[in-house]
Amino acid sequence: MISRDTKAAVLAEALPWLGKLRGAVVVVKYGGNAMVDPLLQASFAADMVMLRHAGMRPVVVHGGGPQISAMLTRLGIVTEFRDGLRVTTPEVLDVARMVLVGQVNREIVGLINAHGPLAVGGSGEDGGLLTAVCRDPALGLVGDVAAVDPGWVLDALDAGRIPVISTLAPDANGVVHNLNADTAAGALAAALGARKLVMMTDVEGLYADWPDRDSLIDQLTVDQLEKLLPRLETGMLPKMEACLRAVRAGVPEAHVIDGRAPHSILLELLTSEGSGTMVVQS
Ligand SMILES: Nc1ncnc2c1ncn2[C@@H]1O[C@H](COP(=O)(O)OP(=O)(O)O)[C@@H](O)[C@H]1O
Ligand SMILES: CC(=O)N[C@@H](CCC(=O)OP(=O)(O)O)C(=O)O
Repeated sequence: MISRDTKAAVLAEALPWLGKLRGAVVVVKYGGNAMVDPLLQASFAADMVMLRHAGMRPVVVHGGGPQISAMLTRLGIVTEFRDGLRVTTPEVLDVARMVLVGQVNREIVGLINAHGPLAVGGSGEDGGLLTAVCRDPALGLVGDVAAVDPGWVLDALDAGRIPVISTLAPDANGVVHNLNADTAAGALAAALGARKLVMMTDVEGLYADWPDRDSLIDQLTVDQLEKLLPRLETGMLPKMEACLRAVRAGVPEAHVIDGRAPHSILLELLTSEGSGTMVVQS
C-alpha cells in the first residue's frame, strides 16, 4: 500500500515536467509485443488520455507484428523476417493491412474513446500522410519512408484529438507497402517536430550485450548508438535505427521503455526517475 505522503510527493514531482512538456508533440510507438493483455492495453489508452489532458499532444503509432503473425498462421501463410523486417508478398500485405488497420487500430481507438471522443484512427495511406519507397526488392512490399505530409495529423492535434496511426503507405505509383512501425514512428516524429519519441516494447530498454540483463543502457548519444547498431539484431535494429534517425533529424530525445510495466510512460514523462534507455544528440 502506497502511503499518502508518497502519493502526494509523486503528484508534486510531476509539476515541473508538466510545465516543460505543455503543448509538446510526443510520438508514442506502441509495439505489438507490448500489447500483451487487455488490462495493460486499457491502461496504455488511459495514459494517452492523461497526457492529452495534461496539455501534451500525444500521437500514437502502433505496431502489431505478433498479431499479423498470428493471423498469417491461422491462414496457413508462412512468412520470414530479415533484419527485423517481414518479407512481404502481396498476400502478406493484404493480411498486414487487414490486421493493422481493421483490428489493432480499431482496438486502440476504442480503448481511448472509452474516456471521451478523443482518438481518431488513420493510416499512412490517409490524406497523403506517408509516401513509401521500396526498401529492398528482396523484402517484397516493404517500404521505407520517402515523404511525410503531416497535415491531417496536425489538424487533429489542433482539434484536441489523439491521432492513432497504422503504418501502411503507398509508394509514388500508389502501390501500398508494409512499413515497420518503428521506422514510420521515427519519420513522423521528425516531420511533426516532436519533443520526444517514445518506443514502448517488451524489454526494459536497450541492452549493450543482449541478453545480458546487467547491460541495460540508461542513456547514449547518437554517435555511440551508431557504433552499436551493427551488433544489434531482430526487432531492436529497426527500433534503434529509427531513434537514431529521429534524433539526427532534430527530435531532442528518443526513449525505449518497457510497455509491459503499467504506466511506464507516465514515469518516463512526468518524473525525474525516467525509465529505459534515452538517446540524445550529445
Ligand atoms: N540489444 C537488445 N536489447 C534489447 N532487446 C533486444 C536486443 N536485441 C534484440 N532484442 C529483442 O528485441 C525485442 C523487441 O523488438 P520487437 O520484438 O520488434 O518489439 P516491438 O513489437 O515492441 O517492436 C526484444 O523483445 C528482444 O527480444
Ligand atoms: C516491414 C515490417 O516488418 N512491418 C511490420 C509492421 C508491424 C510492426 O512493425 O509491428 P511491431 O512494432 O509490433 O513489431 C510487420 O509486418 O510485422
